[in-house]
Amino acid sequence: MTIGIIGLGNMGQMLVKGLCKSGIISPQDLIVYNRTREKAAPLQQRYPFQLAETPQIVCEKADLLFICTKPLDVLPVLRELSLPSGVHLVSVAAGVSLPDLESIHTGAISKVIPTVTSEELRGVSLLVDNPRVSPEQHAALSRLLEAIGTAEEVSEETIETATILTSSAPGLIAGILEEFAQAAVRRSPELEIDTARRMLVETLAGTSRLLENEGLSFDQLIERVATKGGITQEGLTVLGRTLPHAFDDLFLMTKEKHALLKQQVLLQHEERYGDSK
Ligand SMILES: NC(=O)C1=CN([C@@H]2O[C@H](COP(=O)(O)OP(=O)(O)OC[C@H]3O[C@@H](n4cnc5c(N)ncnc54)[C@H](OP(=O)(O)O)[C@@H]3O)[C@@H](O)[C@H]2O)C=CC1
Ligand SMILES: O=C(O)[C@@H]1CCC=N1
Repeated sequence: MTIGIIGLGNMGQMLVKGLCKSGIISPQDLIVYNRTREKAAPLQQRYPFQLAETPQIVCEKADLLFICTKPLDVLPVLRELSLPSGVHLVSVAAGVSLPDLESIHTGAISKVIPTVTSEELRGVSLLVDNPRVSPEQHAALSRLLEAIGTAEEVSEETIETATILTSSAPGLIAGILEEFAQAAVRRSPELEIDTARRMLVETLAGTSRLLENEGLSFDQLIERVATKGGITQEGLTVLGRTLPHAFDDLFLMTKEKHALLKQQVLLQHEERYGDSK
């Protein structure tokens, strides 16, 4: 099977690295196009994939085609192409829906929301298919996603909330850890910020191993750490007071951003067809 990738940014690169590292494909199975061709060179040296001159060549050679541009570039880029009806189109763009893509491709389409952590072969890819995806195409795509982590099938209604938990989360967790480290240094200025960051990274790795290897729930882990009448409980009380508002706000704002993106994509349809789709 030949896998095409258009757009070698964060997600395109993650797919190249993850899929090749996992051994599920060899680099020669990949055909890639990037608008700025020279950006592909370092990655191509490490993983000798085919580098196409044009995106049209990619979609003609690929059985499975990942479009990995930013959301508002997806439809304009695809519209310039003549997509073979047999190609299985996979969009990774947040805010671009299956009906948006169906206005361009009459064949099989999946929406996948991958995650940057799949470069390390861990993390969750979210997956939703349109009705034209055959069982074989679904199985082939699922196999690839399972090679770079786990794949969760979700509805288009759920995908936006789930995106925050799986795909935005690595960045959000990094943001939380940075605030955690900065607060520690504000409290104890003799502590080097890099030392605080290193402590947190190692603690995060240990925490995830403990949760996973011992099958602990979050509550069970809390019980192991927070000695009755001890120090951690004070911290948990602060989190219980402040975090529900922060996370409600986070989901509200990210939902609004999803809605804005969808509206902008809809406008792209209107500008082209002069109607609502
Ligand atoms: N980053 C993440 O963790 C995740 C991102 N996504 C989705 O993945 C998509 C890509 O995100 P990300 O990889 O971070 O973005 P990047 O900005 O890193 O990459 C975008 C890529 O699209 C290419 N591109 C832009 N415009 C065009 C065009 N007109 N024609 C051809 N190629 C073009 C760019 O090429 P050039 O090198 O020339 O600029 C670049 O390779 C987005 O839709 C996002 O919603 C989904 C889940 C997670
Ligand atoms: O932030 C973004 O828009 C993309 C989609 C999910 C993760 N990164």
